[in-house]
Amino acid sequence: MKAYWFDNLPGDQREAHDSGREVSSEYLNKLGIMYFNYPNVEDVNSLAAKRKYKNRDEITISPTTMGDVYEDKVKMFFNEHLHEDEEIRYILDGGGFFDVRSDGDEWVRIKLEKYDLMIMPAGIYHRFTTDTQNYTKAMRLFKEDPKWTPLNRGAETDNNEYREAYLKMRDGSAPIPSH
Ligand SMILES: CSCCC(=O)/C(O)=C/O
Ligand SMILES: [Fe+2]
Repeated sequence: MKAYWFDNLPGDQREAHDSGREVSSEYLNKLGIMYFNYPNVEDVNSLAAKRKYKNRDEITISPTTMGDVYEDKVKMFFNEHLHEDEEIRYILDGGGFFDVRSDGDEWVRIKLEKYDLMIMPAGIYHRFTTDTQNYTKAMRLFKEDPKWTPLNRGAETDNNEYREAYLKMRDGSAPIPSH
């Protein structure tokens, strides 16, 4: 894992876009993001059990597995969105970038590689892209039924209760609710 400020320069989203300014794990923690490196899947199983995650699936994002829809999927994941659930992703192979919004609404780019596991809080604005390998194999963990519900950023999400709870958590006035 490596985290840095996105350079905001034009160009393919799959390029590194590394401004050269690193972002610390402490700052990621303040945004509510947790990160682990787990070469042993037993550690993932323990984390899932501890957090009461009952379900999981695997997704392989690549032209080989997705064919003609690959480019559309890559664009879709790159739309800025939030989820009403915590998002836990464990990289099984390949890699990719999650971009998350900072307190000042700037993009922080988080580069994930094999065995990286990241937990993002409900309500944080973010987006995802494969990197120039065009290959991400990831495990997605779910508390209940496997479902992926992105809410694209807009007037509605700004008033979303999970967004508001996230912002309260950021200013220290409340914990994030869970389903
Ligand atoms: C690497 S898993 C696919 C992307 C995804 O699930 C997500 O929520 C992106 O924001
Ligand atoms: Fe997401």
